[in-house]
Amino acid sequence: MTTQISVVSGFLGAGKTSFLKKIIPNLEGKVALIENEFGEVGVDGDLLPSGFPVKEIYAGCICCSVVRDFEKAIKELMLHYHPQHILIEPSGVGSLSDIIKVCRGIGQKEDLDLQIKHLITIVDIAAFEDYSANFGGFYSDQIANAQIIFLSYFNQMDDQEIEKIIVQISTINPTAFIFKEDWYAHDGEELVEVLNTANGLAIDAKERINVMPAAKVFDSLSIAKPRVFSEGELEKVLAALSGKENGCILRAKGILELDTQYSILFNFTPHHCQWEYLEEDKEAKVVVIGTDLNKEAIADWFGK
Ligand SMILES: Nc1nc2c(ncn2[C@@H]2O[C@H](COP(=O)(O)OP(=O)(O)OP(=O)(O)O)[C@@H](O)[C@H]2O)c(=O)[nH]1
Repeated sequence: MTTQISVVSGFLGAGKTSFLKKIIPNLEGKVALIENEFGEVGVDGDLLPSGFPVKEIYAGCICCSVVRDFEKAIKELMLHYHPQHILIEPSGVGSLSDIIKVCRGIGQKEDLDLQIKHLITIVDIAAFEDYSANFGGFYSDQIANAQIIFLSYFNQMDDQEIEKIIVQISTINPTAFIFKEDWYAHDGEELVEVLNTANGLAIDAKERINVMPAAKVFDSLSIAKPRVFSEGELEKVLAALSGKENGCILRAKGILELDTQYSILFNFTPHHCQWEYLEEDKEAKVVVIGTDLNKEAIADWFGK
């Protein structure tokens, strides 16, 4: 049996995990997932449905600094679990062109029966102008190498703005299928149907556009045991994340315990910030990614 590899890429906070949570229960056959976090702790793994193997790879990108761990994870899953699908969520600053090359390379090197099925990129359209101007290489690489592109925060933009961004995305990648609807409002079964209609699109790893390794541009810090927050303190710390005095925070996410004893999940990017109660208690932890971070000051916001 050939194992089908699907990669769900996208810049920091674009909606990769949300997309996976929708499609995974609707895939036929055995599924395994490889989760890659640029930071030293993983939050996404705790939020995914259970019942299938998840390999979490931290502290770097599977396309470069932790490529060996990535190869080992694919090999172990294929040899010991024999999944029909391996889904891969690269870190938000990973290079899709390099991931395609690594997947092909491991198939040949280890003589594994694998095939790339879907290369998906999720684009937060509310952040498109900002990220293409400031992180063009990383951003364009993910768009240029996708077969299928889904647009996040679709319902927050007007039709004209959406059309303008679609034109720009098509300039970067003229052959990708762009799903011009609010995928976030669709259920998983419908999204899997969309993926199936896009079967057979060309896979063509372009040369990596950005030459800088992510570790030279982006910084991260992880807080393993953050303090307990009141709701007011939580609102304050989330507001502080968008300030620029301690560097540029591009992504922060975490699980925190409130003084009401409930666990919450927060998600921050410079364009969106929200928090929600979790149905069950989870281990509190925080990860922050950005550029020129004053790690001590940021750790103090969350520390004891
Ligand atoms: N309203 C709305 N929220 C979205 C959309 N896409 C993502 N989100 C929210 O954005 C936040 C981040 O989404 P994730 O799925 O964690 O993003 P990610 O790409 O996995 O994030 P990283 O792995 O940290 O880079 C979550 O709170 C999502 O619910 C969208 O299209 N509409």
